[in-house]
Amino acid sequence: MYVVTNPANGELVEEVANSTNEEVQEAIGRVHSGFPGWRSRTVAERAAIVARAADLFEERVDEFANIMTLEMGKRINEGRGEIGIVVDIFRYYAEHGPALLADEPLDIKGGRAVITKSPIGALLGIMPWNFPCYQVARFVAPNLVLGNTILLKHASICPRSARAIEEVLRDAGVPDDVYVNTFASSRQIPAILADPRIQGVSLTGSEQAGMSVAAEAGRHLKKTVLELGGSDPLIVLDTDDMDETVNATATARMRNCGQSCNAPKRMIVLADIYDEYVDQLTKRVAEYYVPGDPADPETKLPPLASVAAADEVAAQVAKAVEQGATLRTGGHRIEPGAFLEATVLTDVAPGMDAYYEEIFGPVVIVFRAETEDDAVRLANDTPFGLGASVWGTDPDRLRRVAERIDAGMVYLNRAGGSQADLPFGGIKRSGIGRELGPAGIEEFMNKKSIRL
Ligand SMILES: O=CCCCC(=O)O
Repeated sequence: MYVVTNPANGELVEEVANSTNEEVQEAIGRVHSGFPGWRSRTVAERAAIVARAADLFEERVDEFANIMTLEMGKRINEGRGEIGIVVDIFRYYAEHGPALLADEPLDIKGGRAVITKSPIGALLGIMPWNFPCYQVARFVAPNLVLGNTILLKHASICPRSARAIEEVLRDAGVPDDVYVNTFASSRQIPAILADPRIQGVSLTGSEQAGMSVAAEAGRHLKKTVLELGGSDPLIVLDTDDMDETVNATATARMRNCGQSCNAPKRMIVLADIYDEYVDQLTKRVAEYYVPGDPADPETKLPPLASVAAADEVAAQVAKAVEQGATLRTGGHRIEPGAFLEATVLTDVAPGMDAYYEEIFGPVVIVFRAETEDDAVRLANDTPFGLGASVWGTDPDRLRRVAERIDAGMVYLNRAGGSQADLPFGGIKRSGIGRELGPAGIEEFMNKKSIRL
């Protein structure tokens, strides 16, 4: 069942039945049979349709923002911001797709060759609830321009986003056998991956979901892109404006109610400014992040996406405290709805669960580092490797530290924030492959060598 429950008040809004096995088979058949026609269109034709989709997302920004607020509690202004990046992504691939797909001549020993860039066929996308439109956009826009067709399974709490996205694509001119939404259940995924008509899968989601999809895809030798969890470090080396550093780093953590894979989840602060940072951060988090209705543009702290998500994060905080962490502020569930107080934890140490796991909610953990080397050691002491950021006043020092961090993305004096033209992805348990930028169109591409 796909179910919309308003996380701000617990009200059941809509239930949508899962697709039957026959409906799933029919959907696979459609994206398979749509491939030859779609790939045979010119890149310019496909790019023009993708550009129209960008315009339609832009026109329907309020509709999408309202849907996301209702389905997963996103603050209304953050929903509008999310559609802004969706528009950028569709425009980026519409504009740059033709150049990114141009043949690449190659001088080789004894002659010449050319690398051509073709699509590989029908793909499955499995997308999460935290950014219901952006996550779909970064998979769909490049692959439509490339010429692949798409079967999309969205999160079970986002059926309205799923339908609205399909409608925009249809209205933009994407044929109805080129992009198909399915309300498949997780139990139906193995059969989809086993189907020879499906050539690859892109999943954004939990480590657990990534492992099962990768195992299943591997069994059938299907190409996989995985964007999984993260526990991004944010290192503060020094600052000439503590107020600004505290506000900017807290904002980065609290964005989307802390439910971003690439949010800075571990603040690592050098010893000489640690106490001041923790005091000011605790004050900021306690005073500024007041819970409220996500539909109200003035609200600072919305609910989490579901009661289950809020209970899980509250339990992680409680466990951390039980294992010896210090709770500086927050930590309590607020009902009705899926609210959790904005929380600051310190004194989290190796051996505690909170030291290793991802906390997907409004919880900041602050670590004290004795030296720059110690900060890098702490930053890298994680099973994840998605993003990271380094903050300070000396550009050479920032760059030097950035080079030593094991992550797919490092930002200097800013944290996270996807942009259409910058590749996004992680290493270690954060995933496999890249999305966005030039790299994002290459994952499901046949780079064919033609020896001339
Ligand atoms: O959960 C990961 C999505 C990242 C969104 C962003 O960087 O804007």
